[in-house]
Amino acid sequence: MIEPPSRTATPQRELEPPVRHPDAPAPGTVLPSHYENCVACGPSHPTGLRLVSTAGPDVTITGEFTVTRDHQGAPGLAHGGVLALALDETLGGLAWLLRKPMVTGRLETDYIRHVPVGTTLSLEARCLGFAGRRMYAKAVGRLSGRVALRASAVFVVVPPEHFVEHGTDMTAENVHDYEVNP
Ligand SMILES: CCCCCCCCCCCCCCCC(=O)SCCNC(=O)CCNC(=O)[C@H](O)C(C)(C)COP(=O)(O)OP(=O)(O)OC[C@H]1O[C@@H](n2cnc3c(N)ncnc32)[C@H](O)[C@@H]1OP(=O)(O)O
Repeated sequence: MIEPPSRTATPQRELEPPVRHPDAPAPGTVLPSHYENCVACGPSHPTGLRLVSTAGPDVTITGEFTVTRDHQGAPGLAHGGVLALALDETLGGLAWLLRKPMVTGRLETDYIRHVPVGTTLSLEARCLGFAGRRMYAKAVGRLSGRVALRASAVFVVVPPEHFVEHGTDMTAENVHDYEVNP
């Protein structure tokens, strides 16, 4: 089946430039976990990545996570799906700067170098812009400065009610906490 071009993570037309929200956390601010049980950033998740993200300048995010034995695919090496998770979370962190709830629609990942247990991956995500509800972004993961991963993604802006309707524990009242008290 041929995919519609609108699904690829390569923009098919000129994008509206991203605008950093006036209430976005200042560059250098360490972002809180958006959900304590999140497998990527949650401090309460027993085997999660504990990924820590920081607001960057413009519409950029940096992130770090240390690969442990809980994240292996082959012995001593990070699982590719776990690495995609780290990229997804860092890209998703752009929502803090845009102040728009969004979900991953598409994540295209290039695995360039293996990522051993015990190493710390440095991640960087950058918003390219918008086409309607679609947000296009790119991310890179580095090990000691050397590029190990690259990703291109499309996130789709959703109403906060998306999380009430489809998830658990979110109510019409508390879902808006993100907007007033991130
Ligand atoms: C106030 C804020 C503070 C925020 C502070 C919190 C910070 C928080 C940090 C979180 C960090 C977590 C980062 C992990 C983020 C996940 O992992 S999210 C979980 C994984 N993703 C999902 O579960 C999404 C599942 N998919 C869906 O729910 C639905 O398909 C979607 C994506 C909402 C779209 O459905 P829909 O709303 O009915 O929209 P639809 O009309 O189909 O599409 C709208 C547009 O998007 C495009 N589109 C739809 N799907 C796709 C796709 N897969 N690929 C490309 N384009 C697509 C369509 O082509 C359409 O484009 P236009 O024709 O309008 O130009």
